[in-house]
Amino acid sequence: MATQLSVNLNAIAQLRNRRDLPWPSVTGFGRIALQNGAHGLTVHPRPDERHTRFSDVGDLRALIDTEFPGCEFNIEGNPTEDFLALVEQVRPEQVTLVPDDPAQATSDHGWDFRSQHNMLAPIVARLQSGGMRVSLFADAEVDQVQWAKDTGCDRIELYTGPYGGTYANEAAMRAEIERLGNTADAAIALGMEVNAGHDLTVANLPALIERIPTLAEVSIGHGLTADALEYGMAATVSRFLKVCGA
Ligand SMILES: CC(=O)[C@@H](O)[C@H](O)COP(=O)(O)O
Ligand SMILES: NCC(=O)COP(=O)(O)O
Repeated sequence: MATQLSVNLNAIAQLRNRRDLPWPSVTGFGRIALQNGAHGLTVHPRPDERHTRFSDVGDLRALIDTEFPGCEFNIEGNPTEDFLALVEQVRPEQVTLVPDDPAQATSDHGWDFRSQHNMLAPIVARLQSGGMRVSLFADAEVDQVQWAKDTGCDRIELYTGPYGGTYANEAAMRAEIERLGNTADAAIALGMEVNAGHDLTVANLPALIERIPTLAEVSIGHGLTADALEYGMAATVSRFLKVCGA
């Protein structure tokens, strides 16, 4: 089965926010992505609304519900009460919980499951009782996987930022792929599914999928948006889908 592609629209929103104008349209680019075969859309509405705004979240839910039933909405964020209230109102198909501090420039680490699994478990159960699949952002650390399982989550999302940063160093890339692959193997052996995301590109994705053929979903924004500036969103989504085996 092909790895599903969820297009992250944060970068489109960040470009839009440069001016008090409605273009580039977040829903417009989301529509192009879904029209061209993306399985879903991802956003990470951060507390400062630096890119995706809370209003975008409702607009994208309406887009999927009215024009693309069967496609999925994935909302990422730190499980503050405000975030949990937002996702319980919008009911995305998947919620990806990340341990981001509001001041972080971007997501740059996964959960410390060893020390946080007891805190996360009731939040996971609360979201699952609302019909949402729960994925937890995870570093490529095999010894954390059992603790991740103990949260009751459906999936982990492998943080692939360190892998994305090895684009100029073949040996480092191979080492990161093995770390990611070993972590994925451990998660799958415990009955969890595995997503991946952060700094993935059409260049580095093939080797990752070759090592983790059962990768359920990749969520990609920065690198995909960079390509879309050069090739257009429709052609770019098609290029990524081909790499995903669609
Ligand atoms: C969780 C993750 O790695 C990304 O999905 C995240 O959305 C990146 O956030 P920014 O787009 O704010 O860098
Ligand atoms: N979860 C990763 C994501 O949604 C997009 O990350 P990036 O491709 O913008 O680095």
